[in-house]
Amino acid sequence: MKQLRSRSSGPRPPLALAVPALLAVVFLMLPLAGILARTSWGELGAHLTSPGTTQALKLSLLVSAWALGLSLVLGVPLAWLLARVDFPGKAFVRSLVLLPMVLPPTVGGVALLLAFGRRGLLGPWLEDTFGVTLPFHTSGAVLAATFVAMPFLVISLEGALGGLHPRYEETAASLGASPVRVFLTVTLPMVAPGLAAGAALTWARALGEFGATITFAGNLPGTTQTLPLQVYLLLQDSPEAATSVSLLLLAIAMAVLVALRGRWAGAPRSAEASHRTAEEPGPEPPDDGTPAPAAPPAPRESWSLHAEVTGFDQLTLDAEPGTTIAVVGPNGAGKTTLLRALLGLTPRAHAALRLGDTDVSGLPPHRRGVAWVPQDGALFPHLSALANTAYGLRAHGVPHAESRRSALRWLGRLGVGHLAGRKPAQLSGGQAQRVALARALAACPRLLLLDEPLAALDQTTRARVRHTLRTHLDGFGGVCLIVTHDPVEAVSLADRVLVLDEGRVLQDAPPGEVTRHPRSPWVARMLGRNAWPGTATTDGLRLSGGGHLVAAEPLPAGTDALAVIGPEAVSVHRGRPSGSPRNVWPGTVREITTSGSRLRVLVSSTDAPDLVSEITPQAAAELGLAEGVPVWTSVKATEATLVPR
Ligand SMILES: Nc1ncnc2c1ncn2[C@@H]1O[C@H](COP(=O)(O)OP(=O)(O)OP(=O)(O)O)[C@@H](O)[C@H]1O
Repeated sequence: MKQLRSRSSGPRPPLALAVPALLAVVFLMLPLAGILARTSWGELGAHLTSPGTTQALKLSLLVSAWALGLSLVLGVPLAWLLARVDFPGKAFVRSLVLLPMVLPPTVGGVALLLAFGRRGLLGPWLEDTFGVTLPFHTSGAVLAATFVAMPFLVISLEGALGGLHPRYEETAASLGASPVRVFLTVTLPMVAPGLAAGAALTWARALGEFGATITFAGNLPGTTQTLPLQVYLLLQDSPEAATSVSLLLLAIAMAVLVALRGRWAGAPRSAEASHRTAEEPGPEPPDDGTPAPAAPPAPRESWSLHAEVTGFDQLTLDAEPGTTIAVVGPNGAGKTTLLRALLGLTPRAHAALRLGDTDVSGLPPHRRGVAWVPQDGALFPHLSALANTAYGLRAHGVPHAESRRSALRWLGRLGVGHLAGRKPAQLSGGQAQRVALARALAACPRLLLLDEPLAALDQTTRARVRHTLRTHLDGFGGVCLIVTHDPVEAVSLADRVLVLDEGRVLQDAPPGEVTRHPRSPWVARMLGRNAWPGTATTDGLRLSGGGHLVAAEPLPAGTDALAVIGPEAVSVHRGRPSGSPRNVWPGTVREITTSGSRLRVLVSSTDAPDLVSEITPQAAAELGLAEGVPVWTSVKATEATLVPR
């Protein structure tokens, strides 16, 4: 009721639009009303069960079923090609697919005659080689129906494939599935609603086909006379019977459209999974990081990494087995491009890649042994957590039962064994991440790529999953690359932090080193530190934005450098401090935010760049700090570290 009220109380449509729209509805309704009004209901049964009509109905069902079958066999691969592959002449092929939809069907029939008729391009050859004569034969009616109906399948499926994010297919490939297996086990099930809609429309169109059939295949009772052709004949001899058969066709078409609207029209099911929230619908085990007691140890093999990347990203990366590298950098730095290059999935960068002793550079993605966990996990929504986890093993030829046992063990290790039977849509963000990780690890990769694995999770879940991740990465024998924007993630998970900017390596060092000596203002700020660029002087730094900083350990004068100041080293005062600090600036509090149990106070000044100070809430209260309050900031010379750039 509430919804009804709110709908009716919406803005009134302007008359200039409402009137023609109403006329359009009436225009579409009237012919249908005509059929309903003129149907002789008393004779309907007799008309529809007359021998001619039942024969035509059987033929129609046969022809439309064959047309649907042919459309599926030819149209599904064509739709996939149009949606997934860039090839020259694609626009032309797409127009070709659409052509039968806009071409007058009789013209289509003429065209078919000129191609497959007795004197057509292929007709004589078909007749000589296979003894097949298509015109005036049921197979001709099938051909005509396929010609006009297949576009509905191709267009509908191409649309569904376009709405399916390629990361599902790419993830399946990274788990070792060949392109055909990916198509059959991931692509097709995920676009099933679009495929079903396309198939239903195709079938309905084939059932109603008239013009091309009569032109190409003729109107032979029992051979090519389908229901629409029979309506045409009946119209001359028995208009009432024609109306009854028309009603039958109308009812079938309407039934298909009503069914489509309710069940199949709309986005592919993937959307469901990608909009998963961090809510916890099911119980969580108390300690996610604890391996299940019964789980046998993971197979321990080890693979080092050597990669030389060229293209947008230009870097060389070497890592010992078991190393976890956090890949950080500003937006557009090339982090995702690096991962995709290692997977062999982008033309924007190429990776010469050696994993252990094997050079995998020339191998397709599914044979590289590089597993990828995209940001949202990209669990296949039509498979249970268990089947998702077993996916890579099955792709590697492990028998069904064994792969499920192994998958169950991995889910147990990741603390989500009790959720094995659930579909991804029934998992929380944290649970899904763990299943995605279990799936990647179960495939025994030699290189593991995690793309912002914790980004979609709330703070509490994030801490728990980070702990789980740390535990399981410790047992992983390959190299793991984690793209992250989160400094805590970078510092707590990684053995090394790789800082990228514009596709180049800005810094590649252990987390402690990057924290102490960040090489760019971006990294320093990401790690929560103040970073001021400038040029070294004999006693400190001439700041790029104006002002001067005194540092206890200056660099050679003229060096392009970065001053790094921890926020805890910045003191805030209400009056000008008189003690030892060499660096003192007046300023105004611009923003106060919380950071754990402390407060971060952002102070802007005309004499120095913005400065963040971290103080206790008690100190802030004693100083009476609030936004807009004038203050003084000070930094000891010993607390300012100068880092060459
Ligand atoms: N398909 C593409 N075609 C053209 N340019 C692209 C394409 N994908 C990415 N780029 C560009 O390549 C550069 C690196 O992109 P990439 O996605 O690797 O950055 P990123 O570090 O992962 O960024 P973010 O943190 O925003 O995800 C950017 O300049 C981006 O605009």
